[in-house]
Amino acid sequence: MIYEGGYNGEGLRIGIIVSRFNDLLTRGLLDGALDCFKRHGVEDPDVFKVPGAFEIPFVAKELAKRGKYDAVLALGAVVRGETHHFDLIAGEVAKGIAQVNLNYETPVVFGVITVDDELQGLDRAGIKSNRGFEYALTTLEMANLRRKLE
Ligand SMILES: O=c1[nH]c(NC[C@H](O)[C@H](O)[C@H](O)CO)c([N+](=O)[O-])c(=O)[nH]1
Repeated sequence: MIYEGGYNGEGLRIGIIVSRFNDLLTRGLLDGALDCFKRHGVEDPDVFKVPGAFEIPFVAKELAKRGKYDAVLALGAVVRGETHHFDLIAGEVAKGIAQVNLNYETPVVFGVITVDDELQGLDRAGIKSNRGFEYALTTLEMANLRRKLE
C-alpha cells in the first residue's frame, strides 16, 4: 500500500509565516504560495508576518502547539551578505523549523530561500520560477498525507 498526499486543498486549514527582511523577495514567495493555495481550493489561509527569518521558528512553534492548522508554510529569504550573519541565521532557522516538526504534530514546510544575492533571489521568487508556489504544493501534500496517517 503506498501512502502519499495529494494537492487538493479543500477543507484544509493552512497557516503561512512570512518574514519581512528582504521583503522584495519574500513578497514574491508569498504571492506564489497564495496563488497556489487559491488554485487548489484552500479557503483563506492565515498569514503571520515576522521581522526576519530568525523569528520564524518561534511563531511556527506557537502555531504547531495550538494544533489549529493541518500544515504551516514558513517563507523567508536569507541573502549572503558581507557578514557571515546569513550562515548563522539560515542554520538556526532550519534547525528551529526541523525541531518544531519533530516536537509537535503539525508539518511545517521549510520555504526559506538562501541565495548569494538579491538577483538570484528574484529568479526564485517569480522571475524564472516561484519557489513559493512549489513550497505551497509541498505544504498541501504534507497536510493531506498527515490526514492519511491519523
Ligand atoms: O530574514 C532574514 N533576516 C536577516 N537578519 C535578521 C534576522 O532574521 C532577525 O530578524 C534579527 O537578527 C533580529 O532577531 C538576514 N540577514 O541579516 O542576512 C537575512 O538575510 N534574512
